[in-house]
Amino acid sequence: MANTKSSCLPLYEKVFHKNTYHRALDVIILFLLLCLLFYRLSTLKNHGFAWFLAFLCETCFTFLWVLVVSCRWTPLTYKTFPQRLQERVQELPPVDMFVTTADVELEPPIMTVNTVLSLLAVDYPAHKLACYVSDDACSPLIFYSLVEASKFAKLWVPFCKKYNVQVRAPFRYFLGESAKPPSTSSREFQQDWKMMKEEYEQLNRNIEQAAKKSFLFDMTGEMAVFSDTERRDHPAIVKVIWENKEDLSNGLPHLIYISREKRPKHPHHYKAGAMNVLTRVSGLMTNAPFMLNVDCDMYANNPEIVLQAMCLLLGSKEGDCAFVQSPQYFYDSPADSLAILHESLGKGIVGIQGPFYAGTGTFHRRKVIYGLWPDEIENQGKCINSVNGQVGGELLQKFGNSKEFIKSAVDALEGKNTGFSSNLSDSLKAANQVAGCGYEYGSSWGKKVGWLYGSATEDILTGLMIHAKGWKTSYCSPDPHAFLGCGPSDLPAAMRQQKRWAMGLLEILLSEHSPILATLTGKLQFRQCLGYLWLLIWGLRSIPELCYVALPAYCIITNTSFLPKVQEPGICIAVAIFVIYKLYTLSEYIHGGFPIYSWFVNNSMLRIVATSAWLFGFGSTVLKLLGLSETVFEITKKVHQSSDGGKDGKELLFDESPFFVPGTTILLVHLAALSTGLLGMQPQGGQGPGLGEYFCSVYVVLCFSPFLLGLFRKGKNGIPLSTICKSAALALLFLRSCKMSSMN
Ligand SMILES: O=c1ccn([C@@H]2O[C@H](COP(=O)(O)OP(=O)(O)O[C@H]3O[C@H](CO)[C@@H](O)[C@H](O)[C@H]3O)[C@@H](O)[C@H]2O)c(=O)[nH]1
Ligand SMILES: [Mn+2]
Repeated sequence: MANTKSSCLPLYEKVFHKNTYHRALDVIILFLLLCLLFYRLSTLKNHGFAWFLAFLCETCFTFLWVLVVSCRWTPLTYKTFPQRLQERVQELPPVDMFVTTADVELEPPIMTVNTVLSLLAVDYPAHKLACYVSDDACSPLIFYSLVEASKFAKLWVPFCKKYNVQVRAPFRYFLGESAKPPSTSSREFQQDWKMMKEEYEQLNRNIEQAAKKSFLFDMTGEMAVFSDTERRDHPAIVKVIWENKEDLSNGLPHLIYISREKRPKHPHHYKAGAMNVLTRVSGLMTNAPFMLNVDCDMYANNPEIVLQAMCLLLGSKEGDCAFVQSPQYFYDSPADSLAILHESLGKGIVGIQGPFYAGTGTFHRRKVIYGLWPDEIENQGKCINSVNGQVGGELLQKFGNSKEFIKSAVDALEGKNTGFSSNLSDSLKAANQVAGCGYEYGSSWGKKVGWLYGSATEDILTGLMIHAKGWKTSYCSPDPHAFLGCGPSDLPAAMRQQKRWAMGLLEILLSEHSPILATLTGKLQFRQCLGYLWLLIWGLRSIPELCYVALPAYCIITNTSFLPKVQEPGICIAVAIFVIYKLYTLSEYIHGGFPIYSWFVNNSMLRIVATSAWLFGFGSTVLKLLGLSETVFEITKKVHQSSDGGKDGKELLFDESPFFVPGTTILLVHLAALSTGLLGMQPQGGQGPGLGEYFCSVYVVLCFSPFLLGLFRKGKNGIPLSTICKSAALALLFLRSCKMSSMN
């Protein structure tokens, strides 16, 4: 373990943010919501079905708001002082860096290569770093790309360090402003710069050419292991691409390629399974006490990031910080809605028990991943002392059947820094064993140790179990951003991702790992539990969202009302909530320096996602509970941006997937309702809709305006005819049932 010298200067400071203004507004909105509920309840008998349904929906929204208020109450961030590390720490600890990739089509190899290059080039002693790439595609192309990348890295890493380059993913570095070296720079730099650019372009070409003839690889020599392999049927492949044999602090970190064994009948547990193999193989080879985990599209954007994270990990008591999470940002989509989410809810959660684990951009403590509890830190040795050189049955049951691995795990748990083994290849045999698909049988992997199985959002599940043990977690949000990733390539891909999340999250809520149980029987703090609830109920939220969106149309068609009339006092409450809430969110955008239109776009996007992707997520969860479907991790399609303007493929708005049926239906229903109302075709009797219902209906049409445009557009910006037909049928069904209900 790194020895911390006794110096009084702390490595980080907690910054508590004053938020009286936000708290006041949050409470005012909550108060108004409660007033509205009370008003509805007291006038329930004078009104019909719509009024009651509105009451139910608003109860849900009020509950959601309680969660939001609680999450945002005590925002916190951390300020780190990496320059003090040198004084405080004699020797920096090793860090193992994991990158996962799983599909050459959806995740272009050049993207993974850039992520790996950015990691190899971070500002940290190179002999303390090792980079492990897990390839779930078992692709010779990825392997080849990494081998080529390691050759390029020998030039790239020294170049970055010599000139203190800020962005160390070459595809971003050679983009935009850096497309030319600044004319003010030295001749030497200009020359080096040109050489690097040429070398990078050559690397790019090599990979592109290899991709074209990917299946024609010469399967001899290094590549021989890939002959006769299939994506879902192949033995484990572990290859040391580059080893920093001389332990040079200014050399190149180790680079290891892993493709875990896959067999058709064995479940492989998607990303969680890959993470566990990475953990075990790295345990055998380098066994660093800290592990950084990033997705293949997330490059290190701040070269100081490892030092930054070390401030938090080494500067706190061991028991105080299980992992350090940096917020997710993207380089290819506007930062607005994410930035605002991180700013309000994100920082709020940081101030409770610590940030959720977001699956990428995270520094883990190896011990914690091995299942250690915070109170075991003090007597780390005790729980494992019985071993004494012999492998106890308990450990076999926990960590599986590899003596070498168990030894490494015991070292890790006891905090022994065995250092890097002199020769990585010595552990290849054991590494192949722990990367086998049968290795985890009968062990605790995926249940109590490592990344947990059973949810498509393995990150939240794993983080939740860590918090449930009473661990705190820490947050690292340096400037410039720590990591930058790429968002879903288009709207259908975004919908698929949101559906997977909604489903994965809801699965957790309904499982034995539910945060409610973890608070009752474990050590999850109550407000942290509320934070998790806010997240896990995305799928459930779709139901009240959908009902509320349908209400104005229903009322106009059936000549009823769900809002107080203009002359009734209740209308003031409803209007006040709407106006205050909208201005509040708008002010957050203005404060963050974002344009007003992005506030509107994000607001309507949220309505669209909630009523479609989350709805499908909810449906899939129900199917899974009934045993009719299984968890699948559908990988998000990523588009590699190699040029500044190159947004190729980013604009696809609609496809034939069912995701667009709810939105189109909602739009058609509202258009029908507005026409019915304007033409005065409603049935006689009833209290009749007022201004409120018409206003809401127009508002819904505005929120779903991308669909309105999509109705009239052709090609990939238009809604496919089949979707329109299905939606029209559903809309007719809705109108028909409205008629029936108004006749009763
Ligand atoms: O069988 C699989 C499936 C996925 N992955 C990797 O998992 C990562 C995330 O997959 P992606 O398709 O990009 O999912 P996203 O929805 O973008 O991921 C977010 O959500 C996931 C689930 O909550 C988290 O695991 C991710 O870290 C988080 O970025 C990628 O590196 C994949 O290569 C694998 O290694 N094996
Ligand atoms: Mn991703």
